[in-house]
Amino acid sequence: MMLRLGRVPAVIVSSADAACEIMKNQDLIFSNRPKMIIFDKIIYGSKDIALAPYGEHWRQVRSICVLQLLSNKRVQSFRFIREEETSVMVGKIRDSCSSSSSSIDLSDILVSLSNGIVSRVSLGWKYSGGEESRKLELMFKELGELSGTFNPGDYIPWLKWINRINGLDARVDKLAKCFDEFWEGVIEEHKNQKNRENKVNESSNKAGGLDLVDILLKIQRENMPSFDIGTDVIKAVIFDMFGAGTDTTSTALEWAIAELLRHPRTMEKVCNEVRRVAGSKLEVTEDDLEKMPYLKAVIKESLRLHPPLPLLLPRESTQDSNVMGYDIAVGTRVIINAWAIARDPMLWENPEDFYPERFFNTGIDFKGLNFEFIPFGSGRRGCPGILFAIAVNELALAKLMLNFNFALPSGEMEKDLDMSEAHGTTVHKKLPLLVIATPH
Ligand code: HEM
Repeated sequence: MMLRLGRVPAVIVSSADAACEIMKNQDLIFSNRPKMIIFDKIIYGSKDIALAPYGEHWRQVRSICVLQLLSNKRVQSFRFIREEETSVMVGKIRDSCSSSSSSIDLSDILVSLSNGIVSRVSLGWKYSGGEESRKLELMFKELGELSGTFNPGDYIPWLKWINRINGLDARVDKLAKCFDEFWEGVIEEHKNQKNRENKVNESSNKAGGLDLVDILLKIQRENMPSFDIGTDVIKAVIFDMFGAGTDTTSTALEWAIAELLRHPRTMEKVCNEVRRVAGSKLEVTEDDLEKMPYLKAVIKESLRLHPPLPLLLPRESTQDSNVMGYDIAVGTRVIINAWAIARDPMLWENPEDFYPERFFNTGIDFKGLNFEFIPFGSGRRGCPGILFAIAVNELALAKLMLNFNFALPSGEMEKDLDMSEAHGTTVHKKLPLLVIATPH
């Protein structure tokens, strides 16, 4: 579908074939990102990875993050952090079960889990549970709300003034300042080794090696001629790890558990699989996950119905092109509707049903090669955090299924569970997921 959003020509892509044309066959032409005023102010003029224009800066920062944080080898090396943090999550739920028989807010617990893991690997210690972590969570919450606000200046530049009148500019400036102070504090702590050692010992014990901030500071000190890494770049890249990595991961888990609550037979099947594999050990580790095909299919099926970024991230064409017979002018904004593609009845049988078994014997995966299923996007700008996110989600789901029986708060029927979606770039449940957890 072709549209004009103010002065910006736009194309909405809702078919797998067109997505393949854009993200594979003509990927280079469509690898730019449009400038978005709100994010641009908060992420230092888009000096991060996710919103950086296509080019040398983007290539450099993306490859540093992939190499140091998101490659298969690095993701494996963080295994002990995932195991510790998922155990903390289980402990937290057990404590709330024993202290009260009322429901718990599982959404909140999942946010803490993903924040805890991302902060330990990026910053070397955990921002979780304390005042600092609360502050960071609130800043990202405000950003989520702002990102769901229509900003006329993105589409009609001369209307930018409206944001001064309606208060949007003031909100964005205030938030940008809060984020900047926060990241400044993180960098200062890293420079001050003594402070840092205390903090690492307090809350992260074994994570004493170099974290992402250390690595970025080291690259800055080495002053590589090919890459000028200013402090703004360091802040923008850390921002991305939280902005792109935490909400998406916890949202994916939140939807998976909500679907399981609505489908008790599926919940029973996945619990049986996990408990059978755990056997007398009464524990699961990452080595066990390979023996859990049903759990993996549940995660896929949930990502199919509820991709956390249903419209991926917008792209922009850098030259005139033709896609499936349609002329697309340079500077066109391209929005890929991964949500609609994953529910296309021409591609999926009974697409609205939650049916994990559909992934058995198909080979369809989310790695960006099957364009009917692209929750992580595809091509050059595809998500570099797939391995990281899936490792967290599989282990967390397995531990939840092993340790608890979950039910809806009293009186609520499965079919009544509210599955409405909140506004924002990352689409989580509108209402928090409240559950009764009984230790198994
Ligand atoms: C379930 C969890 C996640 C989902 C569903 C998800 C989804 C996505 C999507 C759809 C994109 C845009 C892809 C495109 O334009 O083709 C993206 C980009 C990105 N993601 Fe993820 N993501 C997840 C987790 C993570 C994690 C854990 C990290 C890092 C810690 C991460 C880092 C990034 C970055 C840096 C980009 C920008 C890539 C670029 O523009 O070059 N993501 N993600």
